[in-house]
Amino acid sequence: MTDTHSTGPFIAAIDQGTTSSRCIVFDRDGRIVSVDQKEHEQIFPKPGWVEHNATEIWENVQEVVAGAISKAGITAADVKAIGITNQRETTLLWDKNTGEPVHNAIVWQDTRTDALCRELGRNVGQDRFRRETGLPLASYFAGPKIRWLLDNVEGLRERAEAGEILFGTMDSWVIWNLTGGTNGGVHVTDVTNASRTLLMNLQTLDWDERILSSMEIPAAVLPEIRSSAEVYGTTAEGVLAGVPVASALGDQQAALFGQTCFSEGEAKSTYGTGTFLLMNTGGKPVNSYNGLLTTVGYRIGDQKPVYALEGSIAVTGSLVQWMRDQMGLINSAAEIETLASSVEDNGGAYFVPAFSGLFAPYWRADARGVIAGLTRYVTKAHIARAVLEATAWQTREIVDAMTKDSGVELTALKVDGGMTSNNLLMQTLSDALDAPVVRPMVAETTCLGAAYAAGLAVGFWPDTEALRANWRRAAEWTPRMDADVRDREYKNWLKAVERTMGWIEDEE
Ligand SMILES: Nc1ncnc2c1ncn2[C@@H]1O[C@H](COP(=O)(O)OP(=O)(O)O)[C@@H](O)[C@H]1O
Ligand SMILES: O=P(O)(O)OC[C@H](O)CO
Repeated sequence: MTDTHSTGPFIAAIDQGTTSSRCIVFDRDGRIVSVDQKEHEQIFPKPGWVEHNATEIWENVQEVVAGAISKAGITAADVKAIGITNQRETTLLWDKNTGEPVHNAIVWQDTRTDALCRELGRNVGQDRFRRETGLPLASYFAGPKIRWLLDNVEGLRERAEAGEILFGTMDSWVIWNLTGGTNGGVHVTDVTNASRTLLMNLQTLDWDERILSSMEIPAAVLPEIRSSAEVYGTTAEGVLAGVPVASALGDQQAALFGQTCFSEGEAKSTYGTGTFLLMNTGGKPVNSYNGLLTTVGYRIGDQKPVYALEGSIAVTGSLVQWMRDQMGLINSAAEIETLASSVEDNGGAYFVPAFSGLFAPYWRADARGVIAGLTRYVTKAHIARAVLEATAWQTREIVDAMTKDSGVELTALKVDGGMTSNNLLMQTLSDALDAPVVRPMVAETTCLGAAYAAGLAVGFWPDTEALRANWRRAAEWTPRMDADVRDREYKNWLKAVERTMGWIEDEE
């Protein structure tokens, strides 16, 4: 049902995420009018491999769009634009003539290209393309995944070189299908998604020919790189036929936008499957010397791009899922708070969830998870506490790196994502950071950011200042921990992190 105060017109946003696709309809005040969501299958063909069926995802996207529009009780005529946001780096190649994927999408968490990345960095190191792209050579990014597909799907390289194959992250896949697919679909991506491929030059905002040639990726497969807020095309069919498709942003950049972090030094952290802390660094890319990523924050139409520093943590909410699904220590994600609250502290245990290596600030593919400090005293409640603390200390490490790289001291952290409903975690986070943690009224900041960008593109909102007025605080946590306890705990955490390194030998 439409919110009784919302009379329209509206903006719709599609969030094609790692575990689900959702569509949210927003009104002019940035309030949620309706939501529809559907999960898709997680495919694990081998340890470390993670895939998605892109056809299933496109079907789900169409379903949730229809669902959200129907729940809002509106029609295409009420929707001024549609915005897209997506799980980043997840890589798909499909046949331009049939619209069929040539392989499952390879998901951002997939580590099959670890050896390839080592090979590409051999003699030069993992920072081989950092100056151009802002990224270390890691299996996380799209470029090595494209190369793996071209090398491993029979006949694919020849078809790609002949111009029959298209590459896209999920934004490109959704936009191409929305705008007609084999019947004139537009093959585009936005600068934020392109900045996660290891193939885009951060200065020119175009594909880097030298890197393409080093990675042996034919330019013919690549989409055109466009801004994050402009009309790419028109929805070809379905309930939103005729509605302009007017934004695309990687989900973490969309959350930065939805949290209205429009000024240099403003930062947000999103707590979902993984955690991603982004700080707006203004009109110039800031090089990281402390293990962060330099990335594009957003670009509105033909305005100058805004850059960001990012700290990416691979495992946070997924550790809570692991406690539930693999360990059976809790029945629901929310139960971790009850269990952890039943004890005063971690009982001396520290849990470093380096399940697929460590992302920022270490970028160590050879690390694996450890629980350090175990004694007979430790109970499952202490472990639950260590699980929550892992998210807090990992964030602290990112914030420290960010302060060193940017020179900006964090005064408060805006948070969002599924894990922020955990009060104990939010308090622990504030304690670990020694800074306030604030959560906005609209927790769906990812979709909101995509809606904002689409709305700006079609003049639904006049400018970013108008969007700032929509941001309202829902909750705030302030530090309560003594400084000496914080220092001791952080030191123990760092000691536990050291013990994860070097577990995987090169030949494995
Ligand atoms: N109360 C909670 N305490 C801790 N973790 C939680 C809680 N509720 C949800 N989560 C975790 O948050 C994640 C879901 O958040 P969400 O923002 O929907 O993630 P994503 O967008 O990555 O799918 C899951 O990994 C889940 O384990
Ligand atoms: O879909 P999410 O929320 O897990 O986000 C995934 C990130 O974009 C990966 O870089």
